[in-house]
Amino acid sequence: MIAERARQSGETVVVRLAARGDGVTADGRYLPGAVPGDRIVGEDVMPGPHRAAPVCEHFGRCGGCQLQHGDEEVLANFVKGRVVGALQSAGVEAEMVADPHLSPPRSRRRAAMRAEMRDGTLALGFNEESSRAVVDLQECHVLTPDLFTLAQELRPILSALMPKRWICGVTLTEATGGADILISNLSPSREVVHAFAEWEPTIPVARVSVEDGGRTDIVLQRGKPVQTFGGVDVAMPPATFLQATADGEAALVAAALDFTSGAGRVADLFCGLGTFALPLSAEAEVLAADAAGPAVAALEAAARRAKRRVRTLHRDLFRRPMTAKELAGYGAVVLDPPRAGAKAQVEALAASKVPVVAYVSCNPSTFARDAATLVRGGYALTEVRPIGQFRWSTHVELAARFVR
Ligand SMILES: C[S@@+](CC[C@H](N)C(=O)[O-])C[C@H]1O[C@@H](n2cnc3c(N)ncnc32)[C@H](O)[C@@H]1O
Repeated sequence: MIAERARQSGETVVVRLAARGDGVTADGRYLPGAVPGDRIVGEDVMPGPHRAAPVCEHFGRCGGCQLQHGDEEVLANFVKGRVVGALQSAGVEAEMVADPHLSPPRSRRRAAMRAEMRDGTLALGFNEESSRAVVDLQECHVLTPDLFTLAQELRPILSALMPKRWICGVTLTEATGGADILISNLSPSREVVHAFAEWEPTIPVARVSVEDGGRTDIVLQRGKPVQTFGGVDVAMPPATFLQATADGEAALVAAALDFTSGAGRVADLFCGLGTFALPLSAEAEVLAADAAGPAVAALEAAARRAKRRVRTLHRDLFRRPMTAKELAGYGAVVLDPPRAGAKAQVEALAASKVPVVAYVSCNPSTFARDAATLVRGGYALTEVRPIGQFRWSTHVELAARFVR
């Protein structure tokens, strides 16, 4: 619409956002900070009707959000446009691309932050947009209020425990039974154990672990962090993956269930804790595979306890993808790989006879590459649902259905 109006009026306007969030004009100029609808007059960018006032004082510096200066239409078009653009670049046509699902503000229930001590002063937050320096967050509009409060309440303890010049990773995850906290680059010294034993945060904390040199130790356990998938409780091992927002997870699970409905036997590849495997197992017999041993073990125990038909497989699917022969007899495959995509696994799928593939992706570019492989193997891309779990960021996710 914006591009068409601009063409008719002969004006230079910003018509879309590039993958990294820069405004792009119809004649291909990249303008940081501009949004679709802005007009270009000489060297100046004149704000247009799709501008929004950024809600956070850290916007522009904090790498957590790149798009607070655009309205809801800009955000939705960006999420959909990223998916459509990546598919076009890979030469793949989708029969249907749905309107995107966007997670609301203050809904992120899992966050990987960084804590940096600079000459005895702590900064806790996300990396700066343009450097690895940490922005010291005084407010945040993406984290749930509880998670933000918890981060603030960690400050005194981190300031006391971290050396004067030091960096730690701080991963916070909400869970039933209390939050799960993982601090990396901190050793499990007596001082650390004592400090957390005396810590009285206002938000319930189930567990604190520290990771140092590849080894993870629990330094505080007050409860069991549990996630529930498809009505089944799963005990979370430290540092396991969880979809960033509850509503984003619900949208992805709904897509996986719709796309594989009636499949009978389903393979859930890159299954994690069973986000898809457990809801799917209410109707189907599920094989769930992942390279993360503790996650696979937690899923297996939970499925056995709940008497769900889930068989687990601990396997590196990059090095040893499930072969076409192993996948014979499955009515559908759900796959949800990391950002690198699933090149080898998708090549095996392209050579298989599996009737339906439900592909959940956190990277439209590697998804589009893998989609081209599936299409070359005889699949049609019948539906794509873009999902913006990371509101105001350039990070885009999706669920897609391929049918043979
Ligand atoms: C995006 S997460 C998805 C997890 C799960 N489907 C969910 O929604 O919670 C990607 C998963 O891929 C797994 N993974 C990463 N590399 C892998 C590999 N080479 N082989 C198998 N699984 C791998 C991770 O352990 C992680 O559970």
